[in-house]
Parts: sequence; structure tokens; C-alpha cells
Amino acid sequence: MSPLDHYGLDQHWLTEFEKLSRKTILARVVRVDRGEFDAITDSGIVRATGTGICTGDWVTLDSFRLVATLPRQTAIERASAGTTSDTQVLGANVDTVVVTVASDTALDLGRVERYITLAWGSGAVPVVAITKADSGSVNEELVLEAAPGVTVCSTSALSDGGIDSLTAHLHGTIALIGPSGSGKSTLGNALLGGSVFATGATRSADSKGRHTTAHRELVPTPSSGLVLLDTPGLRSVGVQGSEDAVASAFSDIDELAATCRFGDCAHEREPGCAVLAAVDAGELTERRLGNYRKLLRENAWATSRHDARARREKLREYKQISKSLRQKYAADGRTR
Ligand SMILES: Nc1nc2c(ncn2[C@@H]2O[C@H](COP(=O)(O)OP(=O)(O)OP(=O)(O)O)[C@@H](O)[C@H]2O)c(=O)[nH]1
Ligand SMILES: [Zn+2]
Repeated sequence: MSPLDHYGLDQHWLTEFEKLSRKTILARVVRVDRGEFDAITDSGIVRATGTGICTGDWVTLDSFRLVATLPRQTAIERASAGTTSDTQVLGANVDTVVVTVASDTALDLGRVERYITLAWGSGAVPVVAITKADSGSVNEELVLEAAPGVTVCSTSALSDGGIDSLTAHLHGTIALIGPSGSGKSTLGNALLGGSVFATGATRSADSKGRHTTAHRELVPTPSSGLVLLDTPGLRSVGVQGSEDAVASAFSDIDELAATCRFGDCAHEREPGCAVLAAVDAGELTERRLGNYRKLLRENAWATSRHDARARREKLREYKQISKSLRQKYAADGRTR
């Protein structure tokens, strides 16, 4: 058996690889540092050079240099905070995104919805894991308001509670995402059956947690055939570029909207609005509808900002071309 088999190698990647040059070797990116990365190959972990890749990517190498990145099947991308319109890829080729929600922290349903939107937007399937079920009051029923149609499992890494039933819902490459201190690394270790990821003691006063996972690293589980990707706690999660992801995360509202009287109903005050009727009937909370609108707005804004940047880059390119053409004509003029 090749080490790659433990890192999620399947027929899809073999087929993709066969389309490329046979002189290279197939590898999967396990960990990325500045300009360098660790990758697993047929003959174990190697250190290679290259940029533009992220943990989870399938790549080809030639003498420890990156040659090509195979097309990503999924990518967890978040809009980075601040004024740029850059996105940050947190992990590639992830099959299941486990969103961790700590039972001992005040439940923030809006944040859960945000993470679930991020997960659907990646192309992977989200699963919610309530962590620290041994100490806290957040339960599955409470979380389901923010996650209709999504599997929600209560777990405790201390007592091993719920780990097996969570594992039953996982397949392939798993990414753990959630706020700092929400128990991602501890859950990851429980899934691995050992201590691989560094865990941190939370500051008990505010339960905010210190950042303990500095690197995103792929680790195969010995028994269940899963590959785990631990991510650092995220302070902010911007969503962008995917109205479909918002529609998936809010499938209940999406389904209601299909039965509104007007096809272009904005669910503000239109007659025959099924969404507002559901709010009136107590079937949908104002909070959830409000967050749905907010994520749609944020998504539209990020997309337009992205388009504006693309236009600026195009313009800069044209200016560069016309400048070099002017120089060329000027030079031609002199020699003529
Ligand atoms: N009681 C209890 N405590 C837990 C459980 N899981 C995690 N903790 C504690 O919660 C704290 C944070 O856990 P981590 O696993 O480090 O959290 P994290 O999400 O990986 O944090 P970052 O790496 O900072 O993003 C640690 O003190 C853990 O011991 C659990 O099931 N029960
Ligand atoms: Zn409506």
C-alpha cells in the first residue's frame, strides 16, 4: 500500500494525474510554509518548493519542485478581513467540513450560519459537532435552528461521548473549522485516537481561548480512513462569491421563497410573501431572516468589490501594453 492511500488517494486523482506528464510524481500537500511545503508521495514525506498551493492540494513534483496543481474539487475560501478583496484558501479538496460549536460558550446562531455558508460554498458537506458536551448547555435542538438539514452531533472529547456517531457522518478529507477555543484540536485528537494537534487551555474568564494551532496540517487517521485538517481558530469569516452557498445554508427560506406570490419577491412587505408569513406564524425567526439578508448583502458587496478589482487589474494591463507599444513605436521612429 502506498502512503498516498492513507492521504485520500482515489481513482479521481489517479485519472487526473495520468492526464499530465509522466516524468513528474504525484503528491498531496500536507503543510505549507513560506515558499516551501511538505508533501506526501509514494515514498513518504518530502520537502518541496513552490507557491500558490494550499494544504490538501494534489500536485505534481519534479526534483522537489512544484510543477502543477491538479484542479481542486473543493476549496474552503474566506473573504479576508480589511480593505482588500483577496480571498484566503483555508484548505483544498475537503469532503466534509466539521463546524465546531462549543457547548460551554454562549450560542451564537448567526456565527454558526456563517460557518455553514462557508462550508457549503467550498463544495464540501457541512456537519456540526457540538463540543464539550460534558460541560455546557448548548444542545442539538438549539443548534438546529441555524442548521436545518445539517447533521448535528453532540460530542465530548473527555468522555469519548458521541465520537463514534460523529465519525459515521464523516468521509474522506475532513476540515475542522470554528472559533478559537471551540475544541477543534481536541476533537481532532479524539478522532485520531491520540495527541497530534496541540490543544490549548482556554482562559476561563472569557472562554476566548488562545490560538494553539499555528499550521494547517493534514493528518491521516489510522483506523477510519479519514484525513484530518486542523485549522487555526478564525476571528472573522467573510462570505463571498457564492449566492448558492447562502441559498444552501438557508434552504428553508429558499424553499419558502419559491412559493411567494411574486417571483422577484424581496420578502420586505410584498403581499403573498411566504417568508414573512412563516415569520408571522412563528416558523421562522426574525433573527434568521435578518442574518440571511445580511449574508446576501455581504456576498453581493464582496462580489462587486472583486469585480472592481478585476477591472482595475485589466486596466493596468492595458496601460502597460500601450506604454510598451508607445516605446516600441518611438524606438521604431528613431531607427526609421
Ligand atoms: N470539558 C471539556 N473540555 C474540552 C473538550 N474539548 C476541548 N476542551 C477544552 O477546550 C479548550 C480549547 O480546546 P482546543 O481543542 O485547543 O480548541 P481549538 O478550537 O483547537 O483552539 P485553537 O487551536 O485556538 O483554534 C482546551 O482547554 C480543551 O481542553 C471537551 O470535550 N470537554
Ligand atoms: Zn417573499
